[in-house]
Amino acid sequence: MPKPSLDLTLYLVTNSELLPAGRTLVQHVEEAIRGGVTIVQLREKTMATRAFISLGRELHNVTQKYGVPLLINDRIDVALAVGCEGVHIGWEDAEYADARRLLGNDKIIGVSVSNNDQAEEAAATGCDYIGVGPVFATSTKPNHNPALGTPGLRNLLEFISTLPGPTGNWGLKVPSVAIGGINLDNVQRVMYQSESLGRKKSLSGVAVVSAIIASLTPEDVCKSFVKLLEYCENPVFAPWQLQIANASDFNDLFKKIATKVATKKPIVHHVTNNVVKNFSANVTLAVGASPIMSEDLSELPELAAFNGAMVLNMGTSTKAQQGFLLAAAKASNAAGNPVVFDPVGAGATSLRRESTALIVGNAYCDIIKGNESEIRTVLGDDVIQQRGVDSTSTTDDPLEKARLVKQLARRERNIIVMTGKVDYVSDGESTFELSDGHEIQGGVTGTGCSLGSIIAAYVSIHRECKLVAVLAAISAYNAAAREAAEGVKILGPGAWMTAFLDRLYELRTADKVEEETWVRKLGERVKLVDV
Ligand SMILES: Cc1ncc(COP(=O)(O)OP(=O)(O)O)c(N)n1
Ligand SMILES: Cc1ncsc1CCOP(=O)(O)O
Repeated sequence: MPKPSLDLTLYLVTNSELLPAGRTLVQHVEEAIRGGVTIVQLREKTMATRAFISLGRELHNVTQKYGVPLLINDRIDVALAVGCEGVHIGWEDAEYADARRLLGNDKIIGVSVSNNDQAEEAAATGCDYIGVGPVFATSTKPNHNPALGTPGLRNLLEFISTLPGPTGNWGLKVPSVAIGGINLDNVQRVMYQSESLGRKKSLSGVAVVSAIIASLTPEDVCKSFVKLLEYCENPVFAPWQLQIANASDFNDLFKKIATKVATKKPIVHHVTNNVVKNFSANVTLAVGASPIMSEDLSELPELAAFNGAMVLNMGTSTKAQQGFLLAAAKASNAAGNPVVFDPVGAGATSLRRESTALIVGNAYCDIIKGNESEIRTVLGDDVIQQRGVDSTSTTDDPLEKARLVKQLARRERNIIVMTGKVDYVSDGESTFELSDGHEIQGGVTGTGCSLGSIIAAYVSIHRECKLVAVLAAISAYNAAAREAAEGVKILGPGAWMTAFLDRLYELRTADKVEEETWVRKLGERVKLVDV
């Protein structure tokens, strides 16, 4: 019999202890398969052998009905008794050679890989696929190996791609699935960020336990996973086009986001600089979100559990705070919450360069927002010597600016916002130019930093397309700035600040606002740049 074909796109690993009350594993797995699961692993760590085999047989009847392979975790004896399609083994289980001898060549054998040493050993076996992780810390597997994070996963995959294995190019070809803490909020970045730059090796899919097993609606959750994974497959058909196609226009979409922020009132945890704390809190409140400032390590997990967003602003941070900034980003990452990183003055001092590298290299920042010098510094341009926090702009060429944001977004697999007279935004595929602010913004401290607050609020409630949320946030911010400046009785920056907050406040009940405020169609105030 030939080996069953292997599709690791959405790999369900079970744990019946996590099932919601009243649900059976077999019913749950069947619904998950209907939602798009492509392979199932029965992983029951505490079940007695007889019950394990009986459950395996029952489950196999279902998986066979849908033509989906069933593997057994750790137990070759159970796999043989069930007669299913294979096993998944780790480094405390049977040796690969024994498993292969007992199961024969027509069964699938997957092996866990958590580090380079295990990768070399797995390569020597020539196993059928590898499960790489944990990507994030997870309570589903107690005492797991250290979480790799997406940069660690990318490095490990790059290393694996160089391993010749039995076929000479085994490492490049072996299908790889990521596991550990993967959910709907982070699945896309796991896929995007794990890919090495020249696409030397990319993941074949993701393996998920709790996000599917603990859900009350496994079919819907799996359908959402499949959709998100499809976006990763085909980045040209980026979600923002889909979003616009489903709304009547930008105007309609942006208004909906502004209203949703005010209804849902997301928490925006600010770790920001002393100069702008008050203004940022007021901006956050004005758009209807809920600001909180905290710089204590012990509060991070509880604040992340609110499922809002984080603004991480390096404006007045000290050497002693470096570790906290990273911990804050990681706490948000672990909870799947968006992080807006503002590397204020990144190119001004060596401390700031160091903090920037630490955060960007060890955590995921969904959005990085900065002026041209800051963005260039994040890109690794060490020729930039910023004077203070101001941008020492090095180009007047709009296309070069657009290229810079696109290049960084591609590298980081995130969204880059470069602020200036004209703002540039890119997700690495599509790049936009927004030129609708007002010059008075440059004369009021905190206006750049608190743009991060509105971006965080919008992205936290519109995670299905962060790019659209960012475009909406900048458009709302600039519209409020422009209209406040053009309003009557504005004498200067002091009165403008008040009028600006009032306009932002009005925007959240969008029907009060004239249609002209918002961008109706692409090209009006939001332009797609061809780079
Ligand atoms: C797809 C996949 N990848 C990795 C693992 C982890 O397996 P292992 O290292 O054997 O740990 P336990 O699952 O036995 O706790 C997996 N199960 N599946
Ligand atoms: C089995 C296993 N191996 C590494 S992490 C993990 C558990 C993943 O579970 P979850 O998807 O709930 O984080």
